[in-house]
Order: sequence, then C-alpha cells, then structure tokens
Amino acid sequence: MGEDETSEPTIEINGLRFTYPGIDGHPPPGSTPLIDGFSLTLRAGHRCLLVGSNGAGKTTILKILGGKHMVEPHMVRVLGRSAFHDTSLTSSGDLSYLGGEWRREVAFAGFEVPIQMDVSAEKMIYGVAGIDPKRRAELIKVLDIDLSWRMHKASDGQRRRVQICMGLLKPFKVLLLDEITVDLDVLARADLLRFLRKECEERGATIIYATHIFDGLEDWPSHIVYVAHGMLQIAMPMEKVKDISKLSLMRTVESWLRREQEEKRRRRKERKACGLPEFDEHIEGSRVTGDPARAAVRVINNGWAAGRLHSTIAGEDNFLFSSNRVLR
Ligand SMILES: Nc1ncnc2c1ncn2[C@@H]1O[C@H](COP(=O)(O)OP(=O)(O)OP(=O)(O)O)[C@@H](O)[C@H]1O
Repeated sequence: MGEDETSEPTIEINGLRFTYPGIDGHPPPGSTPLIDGFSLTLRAGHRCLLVGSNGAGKTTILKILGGKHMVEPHMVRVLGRSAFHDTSLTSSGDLSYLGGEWRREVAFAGFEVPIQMDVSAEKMIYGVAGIDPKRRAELIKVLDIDLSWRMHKASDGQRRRVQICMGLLKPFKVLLLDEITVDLDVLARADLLRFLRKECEERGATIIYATHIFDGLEDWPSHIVYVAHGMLQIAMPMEKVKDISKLSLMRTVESWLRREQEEKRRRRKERKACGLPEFDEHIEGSRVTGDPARAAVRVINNGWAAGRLHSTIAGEDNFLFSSNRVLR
C-alpha cells in the first residue's frame, strides 16, 4: 500500500492553539499561545519529518497528537478521533507515541515493569499480551535484540532497543516518534528506519518523526514539516524540498534554521533599539501578549493555506516568518 492522496486523513490538525497551563491548571493570564494557528493534514502512508530548532514546539505538538495534553476536540483528529478524549486510540495500539519520556511511561504505567530492574528482555517483550508472534519475531530481529539481556545491566542502546520493540509490537496506524534513535548505533538506526518505511508502504501507517539527526534520512521521509515558535513554517512533500534546494536534507534544514536565527537576532536588535527588553517576557513559562516585535511577525502573513502539503514553491527569497507560512 502506498500513499493515497484522496484517502481520509489519518492526522488532521485544524488551527491548533495551545498554552501550557500554569500552576492553577489554566493558561496564565496575559500569555500568548505556545502553539498557534497550526494546521496540517497527513494521510495513510505518509512519513513526515518534523524539524525545528530547540524549543520550537515539536515535542508539544507530538504530545498533543498523542493525547497527552487536552485541546479542543476539533483542533486535533487522529484517525477521525480526538486523541485526548478517546483513550481507546492508544489502548488499542492504533496510535503509538514513543518519546523521551516514554521510558517512564513504560516503567510505571504501560507494562508495570520498571525498565531498569533485574528482568530479561524476553520477559519484557513477551509480557505484552495479544501480540502477533510473527511481528514480534520480526521486531526482535530488526532491532537485533538478545532476549537474555538483563535490563539492569543493559547499555543505553540495548535498553532503548527493547523499549522501541515494545512500543512497536502492536501494529499501529499512527506512530509519533520524538527522537528515539539517539542511543542507537548506526546499524540499529538504519534497520529501524527501513522497518518503519515498510510499515508505511505495506500497511499504510502514518508516521511523524521529530529529529535533529539527519544521517540516513535523505530518502526516508515522504514529507517535511518545519516549525518555528510554535507555528508552521513549511509543510511540503520531499520532492518539492528537493526541487527548491539542491543541498542535502541536513544543509537544507540548517539553512532554514539559520534564517530563523538571523530573524531572531534582528528582532532582538530592533527591540533593543526601541528601548524594549531584548527577550520576550515570560509569565510562568508562557510568552506575554502585546509584544510589538511579535505582533510585527504576525502581520506578515500572505494568507497561504497552512498545512497543505502540496503547495507550490514561492522560493527562498520570499522566506519571511509569518504566523502560519508554507513556502510555495
Ligand atoms: N510543561 C511545560 N510547561 C511550560 N512550558 C513548557 C513545558 N514543556 C515545554 N515547554 C516550553 O514549550 C516550548 C516548546 O517546547 P518543546 O519541548 O515542544 O520544543 P521542541 O521543539 O521539542 O524542542 P527540542 O528540539 O529542544 O526538543 C519551549 O519553550 C519549552 O520551554
């Protein structure tokens, strides 16, 4: 099964707005949303790379998609359902989230086995009920897991392999990956990426993968999404990325981030020249509204539809930061 552009979306984000709650559980008064006006549509078979600088909002977006933060149900639909409100999405295994914090989840919520206790990889993996033995065997092979590994003595990479294996045991329809390959050696990472690609091509799974590591990813994604300051900047198929940039994937992303950095520095300089503080004010971790520099950024929006993965390319010279921009 390949990509079918006419099929029902598997992931639909519609004008997503999100602010981390303050200590009272509500967004701090006067704060602007961390994620704003974010829209994106993905379908079965899509392998989407989510890129952006540190703090851009990638993890937040993935967690919202994974149902870990509450947003209005119409803003985020996964397989036509609200991930936060419909817990059967994750419990059925249709939606799987593997992120930096999932060690803790596996340990304390998911399988109730502390991952660093004296337990074998076999016990961890075979402890998950209702798994197709063929799929389990394939994953053990792909991740080259030695079932006799004792988790309390395993290396970071070995432990990570077991954890990834457990996260992929159920045949997900949507997989959210928040940089989970950092501890893996080159072979394990390449084999895992190949397996994930096959899952999309043969089973029509949809994957969003947030990463800063571009090694071996050149031909992996079908789409790329670039986020900055919680706002969508670019969403396009990989062929289009290759059309507009002759650089490698890593260099292309680097050039986007450089522009972002230059823009940020320019704004700081402007603020300083106006006698304003160089950096945004924060209220309990959230940005304050009424920031003139930020307002200036917001108005530079030519009204392009965000999140349309087939927009045409306006060219790098037109690259300006806006509230919701897709290069075309
Ligand atoms: N629990 C939280 N409460 C308040 N603010 C948070 C919380 N978690 C993250 N943030 C803020 O949200 C912003 C986006 O963070 P996020 O982790 O989504 O970024 P990211 O793009 O995944 O970054 P990285 O590449 O460094 O992993 C950051 O400014 C961060 O400080």
